[in-house]
Amino acid sequence: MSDRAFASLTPANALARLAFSDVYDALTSRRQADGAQAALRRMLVEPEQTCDDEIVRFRREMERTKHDTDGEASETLTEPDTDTEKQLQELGMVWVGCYLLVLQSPPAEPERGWAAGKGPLENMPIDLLLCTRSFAKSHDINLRNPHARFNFFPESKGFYIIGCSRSPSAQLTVNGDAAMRRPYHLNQHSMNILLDKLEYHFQWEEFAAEDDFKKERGRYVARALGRPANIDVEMPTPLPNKRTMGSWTLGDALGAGGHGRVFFASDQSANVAAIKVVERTSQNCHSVDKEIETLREVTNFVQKSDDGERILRMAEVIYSNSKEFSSKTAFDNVAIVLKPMTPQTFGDLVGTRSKGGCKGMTIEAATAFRDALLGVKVMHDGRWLHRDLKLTNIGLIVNPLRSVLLDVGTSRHIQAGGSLRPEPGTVGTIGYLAPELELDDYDHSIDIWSMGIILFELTYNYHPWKFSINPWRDGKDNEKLRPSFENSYQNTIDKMARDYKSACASPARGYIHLGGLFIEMVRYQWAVNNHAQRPDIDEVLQHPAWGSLLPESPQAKRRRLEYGLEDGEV
Ligand SMILES: Nc1ncnc2c1ncn2[C@@H]1O[C@H](COP(=O)(O)OP(=O)(O)OP(=O)(O)O)[C@@H](O)[C@H]1O
Repeated sequence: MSDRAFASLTPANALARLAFSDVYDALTSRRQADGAQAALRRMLVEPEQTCDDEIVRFRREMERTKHDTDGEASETLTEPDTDTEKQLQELGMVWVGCYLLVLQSPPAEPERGWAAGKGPLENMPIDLLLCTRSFAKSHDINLRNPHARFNFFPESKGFYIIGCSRSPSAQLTVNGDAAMRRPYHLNQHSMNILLDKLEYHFQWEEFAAEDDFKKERGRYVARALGRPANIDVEMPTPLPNKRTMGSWTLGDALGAGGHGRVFFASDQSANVAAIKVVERTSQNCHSVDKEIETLREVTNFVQKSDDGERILRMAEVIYSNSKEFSSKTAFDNVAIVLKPMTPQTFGDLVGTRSKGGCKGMTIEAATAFRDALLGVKVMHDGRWLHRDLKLTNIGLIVNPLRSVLLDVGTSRHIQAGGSLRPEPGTVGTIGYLAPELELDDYDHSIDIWSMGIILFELTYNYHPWKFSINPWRDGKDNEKLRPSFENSYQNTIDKMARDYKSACASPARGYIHLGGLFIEMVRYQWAVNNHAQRPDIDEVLQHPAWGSLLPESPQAKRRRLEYGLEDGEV
């Protein structure tokens, strides 16, 4: 059973260890068929008793207090004679072990979770028996039956503990925080839990990092708690190396960019976020501050305009030193808390889930792509340019499907009909840069170009043209690449036109070819500086290539209903 345990609870202070040993003695002396035997099976105990020095000291202290209160002299116990010492050593012998949490051995009431507390009781099953009633009485421990419960959150499947007594004197703390009234998310590999005077180490076990655990947990949660309608994020198992920033505990890295690394993070209420950790030095503090300022402005804007939550928001900024950057400080780690955290990006969509080649892209990929375009529409309608759209900067939430524009810290706001001056090398990612971006004034149309490249990658699973430097930047080496770019560009357009034509003539079930749209999105004619002829975002969203994915216009719907046709019949 122990190798299937996903977590353990180990008595940490002398009183909890003594209580554990006492429970074990009490349970092993009962009849085999007793209901409390289930509690015994959740205890992993060493085969032989061990002498615990702290318990020797603890007992000695108890003896001393007893002698003091009985009015006897205590000096004899400060300098114990050998006989007393030997007796005390014997009193220090205890059963050593821990409690195990195993999904195959579910709690007596799965919908309520594993009960931990005082017992045993005939009518109240306690899954994790922490101390007997007589022990609690003799050591003045205010433990309830049950005192706390452990269970999974039905949506995120994170694991929590919650106090379950209404009594104000019942105490439960996790890592020093009170946890009596609200579920406390156990989001660190090892955490300290105090139930009145009894202290424990809660720890995630190796099995919890395995896929088998995640599958078992999924089945267990569905059976015990029902299937929630929406599951945005499944809580990952906490990592052994703990890193916290503010109230957040960091998990695995989600991605890395030129400016920092982005990590999964969760807090004690099981909220999740992506945290970008940036090293702020005297050299880069202006650009870091600018990114944070932009994130703040974009967040203010999207809070008013982005009902569909398709654009990343900044929830808070945590400075490890202080906001004011002192030149004396060598560096400062700044944590930018971003929401939502998206478990995947379009980078994960590319491949079997998107690629149909000449058939087009899968309907799933096209739906996600269209959703991302709706995010771009929100930005463009508010006169914001994203400026760094690429596969890894579009997050994906699968259930229900939603695309989220990430990395909005380099976005810029422009005036109506206005444009931005090029600043080569400061914004965007080579491969997604529109030809005008580093050469001439540019506007929203650069995002349409980047989305065109993404469209191509979702269809064919490779980039249409790859160069290590931007051919469309001033400079001899850059300019030398332009004929090669022109060549790849023309081949790509020809291929798209061919495939689009044949996909329209005989569409493949489950796929949609958006080649006609691509050709317009990446239109350019550098010679006459005519890049503005790309469609705007509304035209992109209404392009006929979308076919049945295009929302029905009110007129078309009226016409369809007049003729009594089914949804989708023309
Ligand atoms: N909210 C989020 N949820 C999930 N993943 C994220 C989130 N935010 C960022 N990421 C991942 O982390 C990567 C790097 O983040 P970000 O783009 O903000 O950093 P950057 O330093 O600006 O990167 P780049 O140099 O690529 O522009 C993203 O491309 C994305 O894959």
